[in-house]
Amino acid sequence: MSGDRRLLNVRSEIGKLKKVLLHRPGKEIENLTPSLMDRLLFDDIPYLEVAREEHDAFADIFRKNGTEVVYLEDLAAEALIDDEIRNKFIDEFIEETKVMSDKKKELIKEYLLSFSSKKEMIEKMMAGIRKEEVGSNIKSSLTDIVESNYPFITDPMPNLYFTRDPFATIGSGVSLNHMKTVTRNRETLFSKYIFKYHKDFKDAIIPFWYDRKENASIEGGDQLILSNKVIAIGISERTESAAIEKIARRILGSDEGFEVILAFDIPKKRAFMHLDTVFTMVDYDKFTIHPEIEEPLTVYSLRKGEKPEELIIEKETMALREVLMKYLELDDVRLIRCGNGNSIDAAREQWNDGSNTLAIAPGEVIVYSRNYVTNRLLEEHGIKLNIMPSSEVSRGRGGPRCMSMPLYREDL
Ligand SMILES: NC(=[NH2+])NCCC[C@H](N)C(=O)O
Repeated sequence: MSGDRRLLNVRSEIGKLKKVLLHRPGKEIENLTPSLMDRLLFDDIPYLEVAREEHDAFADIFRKNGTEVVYLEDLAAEALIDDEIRNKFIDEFIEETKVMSDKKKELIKEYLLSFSSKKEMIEKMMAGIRKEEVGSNIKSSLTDIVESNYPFITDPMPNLYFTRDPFATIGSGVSLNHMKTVTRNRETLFSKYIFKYHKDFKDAIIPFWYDRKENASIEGGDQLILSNKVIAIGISERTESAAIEKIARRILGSDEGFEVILAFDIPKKRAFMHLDTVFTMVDYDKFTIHPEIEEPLTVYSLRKGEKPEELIIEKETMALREVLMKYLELDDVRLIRCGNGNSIDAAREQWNDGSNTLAIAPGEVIVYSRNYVTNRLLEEHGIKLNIMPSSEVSRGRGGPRCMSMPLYREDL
């Protein structure tokens, strides 16, 4: 597929989904403990066996609808095409853990190289390495002795099943994100190797809109492609305006055809973590929203100026509905309120990602079963629902959009 510019193609939130990237929850979930939850961004510990069943049901919905499903763990293993790349990958992985002592680094490397299957090695990296797995008696540095109660040599990465966030497909390019937290930034290493070395991508011309080593943070849950001209990005708990400015210069300066980037200033709090936790697109003119963002919002529009690299930035305070009508050039827009306007139902279903739907075609979405009030309302608005079980996967605070990264959508 050398030089194929259409290898990746996402120019909307709703175009028929042809290929999607998922990660099946793994042992990393079983390495969560109450004292780690806060730092690792979880509110509870999902029951892995059931979480996997729910996730498999999610994957089946895609397959039944003609969407090819690929898994992060498979692509990452396939990207390690030879010993040199595998070595490099392991070194970089270890470099990004907190391990200080050279002796320990050597032992971790030896341990990882002992896996004969690359996929098992990748899964171990994702799951985290418990102390007893590698030279538990090593006390070669002061930190080892001081931190001797800490149970892990390398931390688990329980958020990996939220494939939405570490990178985002935008047009035919990739925003390899710099995540706000250390724990999630480690996840982006897998994507880096996939796009650099996997046979499907390595010879393709893929524009990179952002890099994981840049200093301002931006996460995929904040990056929404409203149309082939308009991209919305949340200025949120996770995404900084400096990152939006950088990415805007690159995308608007390219030949991808995007004309405006709208930066939505949303509250910086956990329930609003990313723009897609309060707002997702379900059809050409229909959106699910958390009622709290209906009030006038501050929105910055970024357009390309005359000179190269120049940006024209305009600040507006407008109701969400008006913003959408104006920039998507629609006569009307329907905002479907999570919890149907009842403040208790809205807060509860919002917490369980009631507004985080994933469109697999215009007017057809995947939703969590537990958000039945919002789901009923979506149906009343003529939206076709694919309902997935959701008791365990929802405990990580992400819904169907967070758990998926589209690689290819048909153009509208
Ligand atoms: N796109 C999203 N809304 N992702 C949700 C990610 C949830 C995850 N626990 C985190 O805090 O990062």
